[in-house]
Amino acid sequence: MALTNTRALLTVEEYLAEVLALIEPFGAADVDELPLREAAGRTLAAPVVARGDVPAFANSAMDGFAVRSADLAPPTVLRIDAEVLAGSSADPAFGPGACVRIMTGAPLPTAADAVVPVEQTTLLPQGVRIDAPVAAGQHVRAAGEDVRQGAMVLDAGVRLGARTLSAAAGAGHATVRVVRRPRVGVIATGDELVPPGGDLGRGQIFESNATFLAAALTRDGGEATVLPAVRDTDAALAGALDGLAATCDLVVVSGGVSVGDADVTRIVLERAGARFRHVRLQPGKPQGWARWGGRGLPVIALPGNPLSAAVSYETFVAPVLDRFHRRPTPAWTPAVAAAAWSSPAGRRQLVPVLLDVDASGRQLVRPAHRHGSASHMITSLAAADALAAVAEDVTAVAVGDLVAIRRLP
Ligand SMILES: Nc1nc2c(c(=O)[nH]1)N[C@H]1C(S)=C(S)[C@@H](COP(=O)(O)OP(=O)(O)OC[C@H]3O[C@@H](n4cnc5c(N)ncnc54)[C@H](O)[C@@H]3O)O[C@H]1N2
Ligand code: MOO
Repeated sequence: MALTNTRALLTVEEYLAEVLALIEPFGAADVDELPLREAAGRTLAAPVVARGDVPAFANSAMDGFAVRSADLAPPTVLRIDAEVLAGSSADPAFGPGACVRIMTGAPLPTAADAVVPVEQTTLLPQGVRIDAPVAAGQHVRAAGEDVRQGAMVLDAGVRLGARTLSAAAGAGHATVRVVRRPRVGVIATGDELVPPGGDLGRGQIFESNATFLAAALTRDGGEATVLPAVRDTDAALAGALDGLAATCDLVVVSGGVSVGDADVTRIVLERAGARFRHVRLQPGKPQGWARWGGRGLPVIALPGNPLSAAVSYETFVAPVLDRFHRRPTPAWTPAVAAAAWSSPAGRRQLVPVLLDVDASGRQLVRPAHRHGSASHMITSLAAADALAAVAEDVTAVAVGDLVAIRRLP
């Protein structure tokens, strides 16, 4: 077969629009109801609303004494009529000249309207002396002051983690309704690939893209099925795709997308009507997508170079996972270059960078590896905190220039 070098040149946004159009967001049937402890990393399919007021009842913010503020003009000595601990359902009545000993989190007696911390009192044989002025409502946590019954605590599309799951628990829920995980097949292609842990012969390389893709897909709420790396033959790749077609929502292939004679991914998928593109992105220029088989299984093909595959995943596949889950893709934020580096003309460069903060709180970035965004580097991303984007028309980043960054999860 002759080398081909004509393919459409697209911007990052144009190509992203093409791959996003490959899938439909999941609907009402694609929902799992999970116990909170199994839901970390998943995306909410429906809003979580408070089952009741939070806090459910007015309670004390301090260990001390529940009082009626109107009765008090320090120094005042009050009789201690009762004690209420956290968890108590008691509501002791008390009148003028009396108070109730109370602990943090205990329900405020109906007769009280303020709490005096124990540090602002002195215990005497006949009761407790209030040593500081008392304002109505002080140290009282009002019912519903965090959130009212029926109010939304978490919106659909939220990615669940420690903060959000504890809010769901606090709002009275044992389970949450989450979007099911898209089933994603992973196929690495290449005759030169050796499973990690094996021994390399001349010309061979350890397979690492499938490990990246499986972990990133899991991180992003996918359920990865990783096939053993396939050899560079039409039959091997076609057979692998056929094997995944019945069960997967998406397949991600790495390698063989460029313009070489042996780029089997391109050759096999083109027969299935694939679109192979050059994207104004570095690393990650050659890209392709297709629909495979009778069910039209979406396939996204990434370049094989490890940094290219990883950057391509973050740029094109992670947003597809976000679309399945109906959740927003994280935004880019500004940062200031703390080092100078070069960038290719006409391509948006995505550089693995280290983050730092200067004395005035500005976010600083510098490349994580001396080879910057060179596509064969497997350690640069491992060391990085974020990706920095350098605009297509910029060829040199100078110290002090603004770049856009997105933190790596
Ligand atoms: N004549 C041209 N050659 C190339 C072009 C071009 O425009 N014209 N583009 C270059 C760019 S940019 C990239 S990126 C690569 C993409 O190539 P492929 O997607 O076809 O990838 P391979 O050739 O299969 O592999 C590239 C490189 O990555 C290693 N690799 C592949 N798979 C894995 C894996 N699973 N784990 C670890 N490493 C992997 C492979 O051994 C190669 O070294 O094309 C350029 N060429
Ligand atoms: O575009 Mo390639 O992905 O630079 O190595």
